[in-house]
Parts: sequence; C-alpha cells; structure tokens
Amino acid sequence: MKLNDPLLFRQRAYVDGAWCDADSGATVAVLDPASGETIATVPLMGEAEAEQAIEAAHAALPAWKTKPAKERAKILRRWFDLMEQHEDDLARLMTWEQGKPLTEAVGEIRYAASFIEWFAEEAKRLYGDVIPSPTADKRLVVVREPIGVCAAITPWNFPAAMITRKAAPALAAGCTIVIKPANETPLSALALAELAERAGIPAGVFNIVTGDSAAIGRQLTGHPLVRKLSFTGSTPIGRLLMGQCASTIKKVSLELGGNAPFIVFDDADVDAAVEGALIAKYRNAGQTCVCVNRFYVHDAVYEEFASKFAKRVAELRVGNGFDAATQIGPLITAKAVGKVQELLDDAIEKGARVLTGGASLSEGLQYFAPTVIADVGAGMRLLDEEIFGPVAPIVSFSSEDEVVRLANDTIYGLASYFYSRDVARVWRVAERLEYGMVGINTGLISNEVVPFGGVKQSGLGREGSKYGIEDYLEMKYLCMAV
Ligand SMILES: NC(=O)C1=CN([C@@H]2O[C@H](COP(=O)(O)OP(=O)(O)OC[C@H]3O[C@@H](n4cnc5c(N)ncnc54)[C@H](OP(=O)(O)O)[C@@H]3O)[C@@H](O)[C@H]2O)C=CC1
Ligand SMILES: O=C(O)CCCC(=O)O
Repeated sequence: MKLNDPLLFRQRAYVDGAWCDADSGATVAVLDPASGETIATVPLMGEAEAEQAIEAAHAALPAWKTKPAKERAKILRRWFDLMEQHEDDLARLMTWEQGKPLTEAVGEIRYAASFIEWFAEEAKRLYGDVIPSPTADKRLVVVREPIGVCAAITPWNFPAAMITRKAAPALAAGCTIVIKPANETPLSALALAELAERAGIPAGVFNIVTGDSAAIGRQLTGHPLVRKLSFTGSTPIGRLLMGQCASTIKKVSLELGGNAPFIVFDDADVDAAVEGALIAKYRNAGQTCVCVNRFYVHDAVYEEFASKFAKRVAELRVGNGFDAATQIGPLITAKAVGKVQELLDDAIEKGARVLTGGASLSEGLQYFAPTVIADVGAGMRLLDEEIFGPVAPIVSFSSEDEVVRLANDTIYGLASYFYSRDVARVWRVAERLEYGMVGINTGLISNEVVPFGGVKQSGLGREGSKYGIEDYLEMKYLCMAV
C-alpha cells in the first residue's frame, strides 16, 4: 500500500508510548476482504500485555487528569488537525483492511475526526453545580471528575469512528484508555495511535493492544484498576462483557445490535423514501448497527415502493473499494457472507420473492449482490436476526397500529426510520417507537452532535453529543459547613 506518510502503516501495538510486540512474539494476520490476501500482521497479545497497558494507563492518569482542560483540549485539537491532514492515507488504510468504498472511508475519517473536535471543545465545559442548601450552615457543591482508567473494545465495521467516539470523550474528561480494536481492522487503530503520539498525547494515556479478544477482554473487564468499559459490537458479546464487569462493578456503556424498521406510510413521498432507504440499508454494504433490517410498506404504496427501490438497488455497483465506481464493497469475512446467505435462503424457502440480487457474487470472494426481497412475513429469521449485509426484506402492512406493533416486536431498540407527510402521525409514531433513535423522512441520522445509542437489548448509554462525555465522569458532592 502506497501512503504519503508510510509511518502511518504500523504493525505493532502501542502501549505506554512505545510500539510493542506480543511477549511470545506471536502475530495475527490482517486480511484484505477484497482479495483474502494477508496485508499485515499485528501482535497476538493476551492477558499479560493487556495488564501492562492497564498499569501504564493508571500511571499516566494523575498527570493527565490534573492538566487544565484547556491544555487537554489543545492536544486533542492537534490530533483532530492531524487526522484531517492525513485523511487520504487513513482512508486508504481503512479501505484496504475493511473493504468499504474509498469515498465512504473518507467519510468515516471525517466522522471519526469530528468526535475529537467536538469533545476537545466539550472538555472546557464540564461544569459543576451549586445546590441551594436546605439549612443556613451548609454550602453544597457538585463537581465532576474523570472516572479513571477506561477500556474500549471496538468493532471492524467503523474501524476509526468507533475508537474516537469513545477515546475522545474519555481523554477530554481526563481519563486514560486502553483499546482493543477488532482483529479484522487494527491498522486504522494503530494509525490513530501514531497521530495521537504526534499530537502530544502523553505516554500511557492512549494505548492499543491487539490480539486474543477473549483473553484481553477478560483482563479489561476483570481488572480492578479499570473503572469503565465501553463496547460496540454484537449483543451476545455485550451481554458476556457486561457479566464479566459485574465482579468489579464497572460502569458499562454498550452499543450493540439493532433490528431497525423502516416504515413507509401511504402518505409518504415514495421517491424520497426510496432515496432514504438506499442510504439507510446499503451504507457500508449493510454492515452497520443502524442499517435497516426490515422494511414495512403500506399496502397502498407497496408495489410502487418495491419496484422503484429494486430498480435503484439493481444499479448499485459492487466491487473493490479502491475502484472509483464501487458503491458496495466486499463483506468483512467469508463467515459474514455465509450468515447473510443463510438468512436469505431461509426467507426464500419460506416464500419470499427475489426482486433483485439473491446471492454471493463470486466463488471464494466476499462480494454479495445487493438484494431486495418481497412477500416477506412472520417466521422468516431475517425479521428477528441482524442481517448485517446488503439484503432488504419488504413486508406489507395495512394500519398504523399494526406496523407500530410489528416494529416494536423485537429485543432490539437502536435505530428506526419512517416516512410520512402527516404531521400528527409523525408525532404519534415517533413517540410510540421503542427506539433510542428515530429518523423521520431521512435515512441518515448519525453525526457527532447527537446522542447515539439504543434501548432494550441494543445497549446502555449514549455516544457523541453533549451527553456522550457523561459516562466518563463521576459526580462528587462536597458538603461544607460554614
Ligand atoms: N453494533 C455493531 O456495530 C456491531 C454489531 N455486530 C453484529 O455482530 C455480528 C457478528 O460480528 P462480530 O465481529 O463477530 O461481532 P463481535 O461482537 O464478536 O465483535 C465485536 C468486537 O468484540 C470483540 N470480541 C469478540 N469476542 C470477544 C470476547 N469474548 N471478549 C472480548 N471481546 C470480544 C471482537 O474482537 P475480534 O474481532 O478481534 O475477535 C471485536 O473487537 C455481526 O454480524 C453483527 O450482527 C458486529 C460488529 C459491530
Ligand atoms: O455501531 C455501528 O454500526 C457504527 C455506527 C455507525 C454510525 O455511527 O452511524
């Protein structure tokens, strides 16, 4: 891979300000999902190396948390500037290891950097409170302090943004952090560490350990010095990690799976709904926790929506993310392709009708045809399970009550979307949907200024926005006799 700045291509972990190997010297391969070829190796670390990183983060904490917020903000701002300057290289590394089209990778680098910019600004605004005392002899004050050493475990679908959405508020609040990126996409994380170092983030404040996720995860969730865990990934692993955190009562933020409904009412602008649906379903080849999992379309506009949508989906270009024409890259692994195919086959066997697409595109490679299926109904697995791929199932409905009930009939509660031009209905449905986020007449809801997160088994806490720093802070109440 030719980079303008070759030093951004790092193949060693970053702990206590140093580039390190695993104690055993063992490594794990990073694969290009477009070709299946090995593009790099990173250290196969485990519990011992994770513990060293936790101890480094603990040692670095006193100096970092007592730095004036303005100084922490300046350092974070430099990190943001460096990400902007190196956006081309960062995006190329991401497409190489993750597969997403280069334009989407550039978009993610900007999105990732925006969390650093935002929280650099928020660092200076962590106000306390003065509480009017019920008695004359006391003064009551609330101050907010960094929670301490934090841990983060991040997924492969957004290899940069899921790191900065956690690390930026942590560092802004005065915490230090140890991060375990997904083994599929560690190169983006390590490039961020290189830029963090150049920005002047002190040794031990920002650490990246790569390798055995279960072993590192056990250490990060079990070590008493770690005060908080933030995880983005599947609901089963989130459940496991939450349980592991119980013995040391850590604060936990979880951003887990979704089963997003996308509802098109009979009063919707159908053409606008088709455009919104394309973004909400096919971004990152459908590998996003806020990607639509189920389309519910009113009987009166079902055929119109389905045929217009299928026509647009059939035009999507699938290919290598480095090809400028590509809109849909490869899926992350062969296992992911198998899972998407299995869910699709189950639906077809149970009576779903393929409008476009319908299968993986190439023997041995990880390309999957953007697919739309109609006549989808109860009992098909993809209505309950996260597809995480470019398959769009369409279900028909006939009343508002019915569709709200169907949309809420899931253990998940992350993102939801609907299209309607009836103002009263917009309020009614937005209030009745049991989701942390509701897109109304839009398919794109993410940015750094809004609280991203879910209810039910989609997780705990919110990331981004003025609320996103709360999880990295503790309240301390001071009671003074006067
Ligand atoms: N909410 C979201 O954004 C995401 C949801 N998913 C959902 O999960 C499905 C499976 O994807 P998958 O990548 O396997 O998701 P996982 O939840 O298994 O992986 C997410 C992260 O957790 C790590 N991890 C896995 N097992 C453990 C463990 N025992 N202890 C500590 N960390 C662990 C992974 O590391 P490593 O990869 O190195 O093993 C990765 O960093 C997807 O199809 C999708 O439905 C997946 C990713 C993101
Ligand atoms: O967890 C994910 O899938 C990443 C969220 C992408 C986004 O912020 O929109």
